[in-house]
Amino acid sequence: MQPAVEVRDLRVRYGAVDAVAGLDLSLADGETLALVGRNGAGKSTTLRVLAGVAPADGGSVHVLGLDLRADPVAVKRVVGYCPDVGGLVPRATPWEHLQLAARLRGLDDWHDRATDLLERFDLLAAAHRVTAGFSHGMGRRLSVVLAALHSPAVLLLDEPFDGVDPLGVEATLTLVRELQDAGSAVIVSTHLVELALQVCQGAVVLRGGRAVASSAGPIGSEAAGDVLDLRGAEGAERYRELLR
Ligand SMILES: Nc1ncnc2c1ncn2[C@@H]1O[C@H](COP(=O)(O)OP(=O)(O)OP(=O)(O)O)[C@@H](O)[C@H]1O
Repeated sequence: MQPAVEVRDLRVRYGAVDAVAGLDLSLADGETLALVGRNGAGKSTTLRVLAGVAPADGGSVHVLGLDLRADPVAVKRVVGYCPDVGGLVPRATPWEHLQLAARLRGLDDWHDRATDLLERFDLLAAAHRVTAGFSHGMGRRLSVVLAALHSPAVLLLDEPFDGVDPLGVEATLTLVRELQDAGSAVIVSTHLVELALQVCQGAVVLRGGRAVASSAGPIGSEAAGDVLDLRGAEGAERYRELLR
């Protein structure tokens, strides 16, 4: 069976910096992978390329068998992407963001889904308030809602837990589990390894744009580096060692 996401020898360079330096990843339908690593390790760059919003300098990305380079629009249609920063229009309300997202994706029956997501992410009362006045956590929660509106086959979440309260974190974890059960592949970039491993079957540790290790688990272990158990207190210590 073809993987939902297949990344081979991905390379992205910014001037003298190798942001991504030969990364391999593979996820099947229904699998969730955590991308972890220090600041500047290449997590966001990898997700930006997979979402089709930043170009790669080398390697290949296939999403549901679609070649990102050959057919970026088709790939964007099947992907839901929550960027690490930005993406929200300050003068637009959540409902207007959802309207736009639905129109861009040609969704007809989206009102019930949008209302349900806003409710679950505690944004219903703010549905018609401009996002300029939103707290950081509210903005993060809305970005997750927007990424998930069309129940994408591939969901990419960049730092979805950053500054989000425990109820928002739980809503995100529940959403990821639901999409997994429905067969979506999910990649979560985060610094919160322990949290991510609650929903992820695997984790890949990036450093200098390369995979230096992956967690023991059904996925991720084809990436380069040692295979380690990153769970629990001992796992956390192993992870800290990798970052030093
Ligand atoms: N637009 C850009 N222009 C120049 N350099 C960039 C750009 N985007 C990323 N980089 C560089 O690429 C490297 C990887 O950055 P990236 O944002 O992917 O890391 P990250 O793992 O997501 O970090 P963080 O945990 O801080 O979000 C860093 O050295 C960063 O400075």
